[in-house]
Amino acid sequence: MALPGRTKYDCIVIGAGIQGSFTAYHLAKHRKKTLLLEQFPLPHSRGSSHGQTRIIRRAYAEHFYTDMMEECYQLWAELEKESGTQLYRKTGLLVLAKSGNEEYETVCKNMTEKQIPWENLSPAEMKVKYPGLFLSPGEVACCDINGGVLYADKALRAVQMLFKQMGGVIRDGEKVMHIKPGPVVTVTTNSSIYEADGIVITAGPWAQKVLRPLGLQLPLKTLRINVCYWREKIPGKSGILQSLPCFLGFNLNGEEHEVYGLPSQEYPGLIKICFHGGNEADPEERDLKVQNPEIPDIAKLSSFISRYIPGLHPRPAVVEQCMYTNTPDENFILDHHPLHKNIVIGAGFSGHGFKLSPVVGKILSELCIGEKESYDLKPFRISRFKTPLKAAL
Ligand SMILES: Cc1cc2nc3c(=O)[nH]c(=O)nc-3n(C[C@H](O)[C@H](O)[C@H](O)COP(=O)(O)OP(=O)(O)OC[C@H]3O[C@@H](n4cnc5c(N)ncnc54)[C@H](O)[C@@H]3O)c2cc1C
Ligand SMILES: O=C(O)[C@@H]1CCCCN1
Repeated sequence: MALPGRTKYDCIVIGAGIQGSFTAYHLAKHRKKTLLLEQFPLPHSRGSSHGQTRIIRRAYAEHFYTDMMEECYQLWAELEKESGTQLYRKTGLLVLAKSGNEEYETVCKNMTEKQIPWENLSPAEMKVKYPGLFLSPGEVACCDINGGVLYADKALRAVQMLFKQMGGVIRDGEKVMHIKPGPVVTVTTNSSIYEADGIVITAGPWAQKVLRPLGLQLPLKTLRINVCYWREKIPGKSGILQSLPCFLGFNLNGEEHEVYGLPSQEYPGLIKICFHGGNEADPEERDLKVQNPEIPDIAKLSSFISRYIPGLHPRPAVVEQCMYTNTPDENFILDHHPLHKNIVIGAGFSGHGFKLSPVVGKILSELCIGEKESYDLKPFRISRFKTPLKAAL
């Protein structure tokens, strides 16, 4: 029974990015009375799930992500069917690397072992298929054939719409200010008080701010990512706009970090090519100009483009922002709060969580309602980090 004036739910999900929205969707599918809370009016572009496109791929060095992707492809297709919206476009995903790059070799080995459709591409094949993209001798390429693009904004809208159709409640523009643990958890927002048997915290780059008062200090870093779009020097000349699929470059141009790109979608005539890294920033201060950025990401991208895709102008035509929330090993956190089992945490998606969100949401919903987890969660446990509990507790 809820106290007078308070609404009681089976589950409350905090944060309506793609992870929280998919969690709420799975909970509603399980006929749980679910509330999804979001601090900003929806839709918004302050977190990590906004924008039109994300890469989907099975090409991972970690076999557990490749395994999860099998079900993700099925669930994305189901979502397309349920919402009547196209959310996936198959382009293939090119993986480019210096010959002998360890991660590249592991990705190829993993795809072979898991019988994922993929192919090696010779320099001659690359030239024919992808004019305008110039690899150097000693660099190699392969293609994850079913890799491609997810339409991110449309996907987020579709999940939230279906959640509501199943009876779920979304309250946006309501910021969670306080969480009181207990057998029934009390969640106080800036305008209401709710109760639930279990809650899931999927607060993206705000995870640390929500978890700290619950005595949990996770090793999360929030990074501001510059999302860059590039224009052809001479429109139509390089052939790159017509031919370029999604790509991921490991260790190219002497860079440890990856560079990645997606076909033209957001802005006619512009291609999205970004650096998989950025400078640390609080999500509240994302838009403040950094004086001396530690990582000169845009300069690195300009140098990459001059060398590998010289048909593009080496200065970005559009720069937007998005946030990463990174763990030290770049694997996600999917676990219970160590002291409060009915508080579940999904965090640290480290710049690669969108494609995996259908299964992440399923796992978080299982943790919340105490069902057996569909996957081995060892890589995602909080216990892999040292001293996550604050001494104050
Ligand atoms: C530039 C960029 C490129 C990427 N590329 C890819 C890619 O190609 N493929 C891929 O798979 N993934 C990619 N990702 C990663 C993917 O987008 C993220 O992993 C994913 O969006 C994370 O979702 P989230 O729900 O955890 O976070 P968010 O989308 O940030 O959602 C968290 C939500 O919680 C809300 N919130 C926080 N605190 C509170 C509170 N106190 N009360 C109420 N609400 C609160 C926030 O407002 C926010 O809406 C990329 C990310 C970026 C930034
Ligand atoms: O999740 C992905 O597939 C990409 C890889 C490159 C960085 C951004 N995310």
